[in-house]
Amino acid sequence: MSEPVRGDGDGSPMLRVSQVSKAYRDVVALRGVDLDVPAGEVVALLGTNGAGKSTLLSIVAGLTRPDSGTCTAGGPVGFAPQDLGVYPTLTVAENLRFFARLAGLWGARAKHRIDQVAGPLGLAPLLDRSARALSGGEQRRLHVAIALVPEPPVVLLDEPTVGMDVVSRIALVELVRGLADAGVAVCYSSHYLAEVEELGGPTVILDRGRVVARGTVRELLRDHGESRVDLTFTGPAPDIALPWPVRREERTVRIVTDSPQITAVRAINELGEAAQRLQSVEIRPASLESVFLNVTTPETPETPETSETPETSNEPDGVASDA
Ligand SMILES: Nc1ncnc2c1ncn2[C@@H]1O[C@H](COP(=O)(O)OP(=O)(O)OP(=O)(O)O)[C@@H](O)[C@H]1O
Repeated sequence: MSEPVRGDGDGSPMLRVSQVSKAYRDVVALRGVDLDVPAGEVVALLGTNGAGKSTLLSIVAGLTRPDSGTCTAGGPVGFAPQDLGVYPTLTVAENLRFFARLAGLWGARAKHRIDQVAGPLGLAPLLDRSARALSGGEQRRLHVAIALVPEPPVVLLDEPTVGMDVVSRIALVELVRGLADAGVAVCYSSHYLAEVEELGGPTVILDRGRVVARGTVRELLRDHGESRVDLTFTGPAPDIALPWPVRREERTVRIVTDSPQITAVRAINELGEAAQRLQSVEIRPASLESVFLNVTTPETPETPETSETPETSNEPDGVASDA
């Protein structure tokens, strides 16, 4: 369960996770995870399937008990979990009123707050609709609204945009930015790298229960990103000698380089005869996707990690800087 701390104002983060570990029987979900979320920041949480994101957020929300480690929050925590938890027989408005009452909001105050969260989430036209009649994306929006109704100073959103259309997704990212501008500490897990790039803030990447990289998006791109040039040919990639390390994949020669534009020009000049079969040249700047692929382990279902692997080991976890 999260314990209260003073939060911002005294320099401490609004949410602090220290050395949290958790195993479900023989499956280790988290290994000594540290995470700080200051007031007014959105910390994005990325990770492969099963990396431990939901477990971490559930522990912070007080729904799951860690085996070791602590979570401290500067106030109540609003949590929109992955599994939908709305009351299906109630209308959207009734669901929101119910959760407003739990937070001590009644009458005009509750109505005002419900209008405040329902509007940006596109729920205003759906207030009288039964929750069970909502589409998946609409239910997800209701879920986020429920987490926000009590005006918590710490908000945890676990893959909030799954199933949302583009317009709703853009609106949600805007809303999350607005929360941070208002001083809320937000932790936002997602598989949508474009969203995380757009948020642009501190980002933590989990892999098999461990933090493997953290920093702002810019820092992650600098430290772990990979820019490259892809030369694609009309037939099999030619076995040409180029003065850079290259990877050949079917019809494509990939050159990893810090200066893709210059490399592209030089590579074309080096092609010789093979230039006649050149179909396209693609310059790929460093992206969060390349960072993610560089720091995470590809899924190997045959060799799942179990608690027999040393848990919170003392080895460094490749952390670049504090989020
Ligand atoms: N209740 C549970 N009982 C047993 N194992 C669990 C339970 N919840 C999670 N796990 C396991 O713990 C690990 C972490 O799961 P978790 O749901 O936290 O990952 P995640 O990063 O949120 O994944 P996803 O991106 O797929 O949602 C996984 O190996 C998962 O199978």
